[in-house]
Amino acid sequence: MTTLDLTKLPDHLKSQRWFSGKAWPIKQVSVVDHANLDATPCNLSLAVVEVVYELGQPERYLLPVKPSTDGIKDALEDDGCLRALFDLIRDGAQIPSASGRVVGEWIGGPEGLLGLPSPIPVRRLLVEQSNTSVVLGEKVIVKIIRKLEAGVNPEYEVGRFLATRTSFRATPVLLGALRLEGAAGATLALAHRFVPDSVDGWKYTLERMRQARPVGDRFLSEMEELGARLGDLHQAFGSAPLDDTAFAPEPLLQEDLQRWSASIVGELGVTLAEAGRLHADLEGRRERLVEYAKRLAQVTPSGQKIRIHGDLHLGQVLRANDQWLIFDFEGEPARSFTSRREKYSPLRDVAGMIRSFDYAEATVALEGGTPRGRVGPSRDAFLSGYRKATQGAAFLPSDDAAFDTMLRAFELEKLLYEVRYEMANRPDWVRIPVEALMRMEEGQ
Ligand SMILES: Nc1ncnc2c1ncn2[C@@H]1O[C@H](COP(=O)(O)OP(=O)(O)O)[C@@H](O)[C@H]1O
Ligand SMILES: O=P(O)(O)O[C@H]1O[C@H](CO)[C@@H](O[C@H]2O[C@H](CO)[C@@H](O)[C@H](O)[C@H]2O)[C@H](O)[C@H]1O
Repeated sequence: MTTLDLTKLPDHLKSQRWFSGKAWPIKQVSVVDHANLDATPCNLSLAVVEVVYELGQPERYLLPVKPSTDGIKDALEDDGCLRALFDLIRDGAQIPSASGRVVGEWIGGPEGLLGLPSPIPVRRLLVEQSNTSVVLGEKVIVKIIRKLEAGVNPEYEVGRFLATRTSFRATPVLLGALRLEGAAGATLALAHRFVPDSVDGWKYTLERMRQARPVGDRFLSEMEELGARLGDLHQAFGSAPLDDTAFAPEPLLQEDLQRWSASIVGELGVTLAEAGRLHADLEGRRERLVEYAKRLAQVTPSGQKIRIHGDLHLGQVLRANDQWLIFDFEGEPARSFTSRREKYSPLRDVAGMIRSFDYAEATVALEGGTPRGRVGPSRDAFLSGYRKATQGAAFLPSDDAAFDTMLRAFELEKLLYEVRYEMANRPDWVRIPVEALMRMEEGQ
């Protein structure tokens, strides 16, 4: 039995940055599964706790803990425990839990361990995140997932697919994972190759856009390269064999286009109802915006649905050694795993990245900088790189008009998501997607 003092759990959870239920009264917390790793130097226990709220859906969290005389001690504060957790992954360990088992999996081969000293130095990542990431020996980054979801974790599934079934390497390769099997099954941790001296694409682009001079050829060729890497990623997804049902491309059907179109029209209704109170002029544009969504249903279907990144923006790419790497394949956090694993039009990823260029320019303007018309050239360069890398690909629509109509509809979909995301998280930023919606209505 775990030694967790259940009476202390609600207060402990509420004091953790990664706990997303801080605002809601907790009715009950229980341990739904746990595994004790007594043999490890730190006496690590992995507990999965379920939080039932007075209102709303229950949530599950992973609590790596160690014995302590003064309450609950987070084991991830202890370097020895972090090393022990990594050992489970590296050794492919199998440890029984109360109602299943904890399974480590190493797919990085012996070369994935090259250069790791002993004991492995541990460095915690000082970034705002809803999980906990640590860098081991500057070679491996382990993300311990805090909020657990049942089902197949898309970041694990996609990382594994790319590493083992494709030659796509413009990504920090997945090295291994820790999973809990059984009734409370979930992915608990992921280990990727750490990319030293990298900067994320958002910071990188902002820095470029803050500079007073107009966009130069170098910047545009970097954007073209970014488009090409996304094209390569989609080619890798598109290469999945038929017997790999989770990844095999499927023909795009009229009913897919109709379903996506109807969903965007629905999202438009919900989003304008919420945002229209603050931005009254949006309401008058509804009909024109609905048109963009409806045109999607009228496209003659061609091309395929494939697995996609699903939440692509500049914060999901890294720049290192003059190369772009695409990472974080977990999809949009607000969607369920099932919906994130659906096959979709690859143009949804293209639209996500294009929206990010507008965000970067708008952010520079919010900081007091002068907008310098960089979105159009960046978008063109990115699209040109993408089109070259995907020339003749079976997953793309067969004609340019369909490509443009679909891309426009997915840009609208992303804009609506962004309006809702900003209202909930960064109200000062809502004007970025709202202003883009207004411009879209004006046909720009
Ligand atoms: N393989 C990697 N190499 C270098 N830095 C990384 C790597 N993976 C993630 N990071 C850094 O860690 C941050 C958080 O990683 P991420 O996977 O996005 O975590 P979360 O999903 O919890 O937000 C990223 O913004 C990036 O700066
Ligand atoms: O970081 P996540 O993958 O969880 O993505 C969420 O947060 C993003 C903000 O961090 C949000 O992205 C939006 O803002 C970005 C600038 O901060 C911009 O580059 C993106 O284009 C814009 O969509 C993302 O939508 C949300 O899912």
